[in-house]
Amino acid sequence: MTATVIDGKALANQIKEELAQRIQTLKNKGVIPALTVILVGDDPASAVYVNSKHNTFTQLGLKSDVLRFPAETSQEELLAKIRELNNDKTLHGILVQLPLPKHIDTNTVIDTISPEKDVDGFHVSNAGALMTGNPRFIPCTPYGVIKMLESQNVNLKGAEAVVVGASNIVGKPMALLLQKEGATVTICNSKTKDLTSHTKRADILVVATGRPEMVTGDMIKPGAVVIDVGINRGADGKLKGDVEYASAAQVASAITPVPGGVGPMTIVMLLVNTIEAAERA
Ligand SMILES: Nc1nc2c(c(=O)[nH]1)N[C@@H](CN(C=O)c1ccc(C(=O)N[C@@H](CCC(=O)O)C(=O)O)cc1)CN2
Repeated sequence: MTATVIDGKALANQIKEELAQRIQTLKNKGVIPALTVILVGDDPASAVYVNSKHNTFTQLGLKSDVLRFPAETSQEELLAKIRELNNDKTLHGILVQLPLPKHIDTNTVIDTISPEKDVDGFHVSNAGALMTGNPRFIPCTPYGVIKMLESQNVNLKGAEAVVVGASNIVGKPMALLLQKEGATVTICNSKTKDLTSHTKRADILVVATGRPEMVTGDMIKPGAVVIDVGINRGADGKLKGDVEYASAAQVASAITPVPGGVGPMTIVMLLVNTIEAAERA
């Protein structure tokens, strides 16, 4: 079997084109969707993602600001800036790029962002709204994955979905979204015993562990749809997913590549959430 490659870059471009009308309608009303991203420290990968967000927003004529803080910035300083941005009526979205330096408590920072401007969908009240089935903002990566599955007409009703990784930003919201669509969902974590016994059952397998190529073809059910959320840069500078692509592509019916899979969808869904925030404001 040769798997269909789910092209996240192409789908992201298609969604961008579809957003053009909504952006124009807002502009006609004098509203320019505006996002501020806060970047703390000098993690090179985070710098790449923040630049990519900024370029995507500005290319579409949206307002984007990046506030860069040194790694030693205090938590209180950061919270004060967020409170100031919460009160800025011209601003629709606030995003704090993760991970944050260790001396800063991520949950405290995220929960200081106004839930109405939390376009990442990470605020505890937005996480709760997703859990109770009435989401305000859906976290961008899992939202993008659902759009990729839709683009392939994958039937989620009654399907066995396995999510490997239980983070607040991907694994947990991913599981909720799959469950909402009628899938039977298993979440695996680093303590899961006999991981293969779970992954082998999956009609839809989502891997978000941050461990390069940990899922191999022999762990995958023939015909499964495989979504690789991992982005790991090797010593050779090349990007690798959490799935070993070559062996997985021989077993799966469809698979996302790295790069060019879930990553570009994360950015375009941020665009969707920010436009939605501007429409509601
Ligand atoms: N506040 C947030 N922090 C983080 C999030 C998030 O959604 N909100 N997700 C990730 C990083 N991330 C966005 O922030 C992100 C990661 C990767 C990509 C992407 O397009 N990747 C490209 C490859 C880029 C490269 O060369 O490195 C691809 O996969 O094709 C976009 C966004 C953690 N932090």
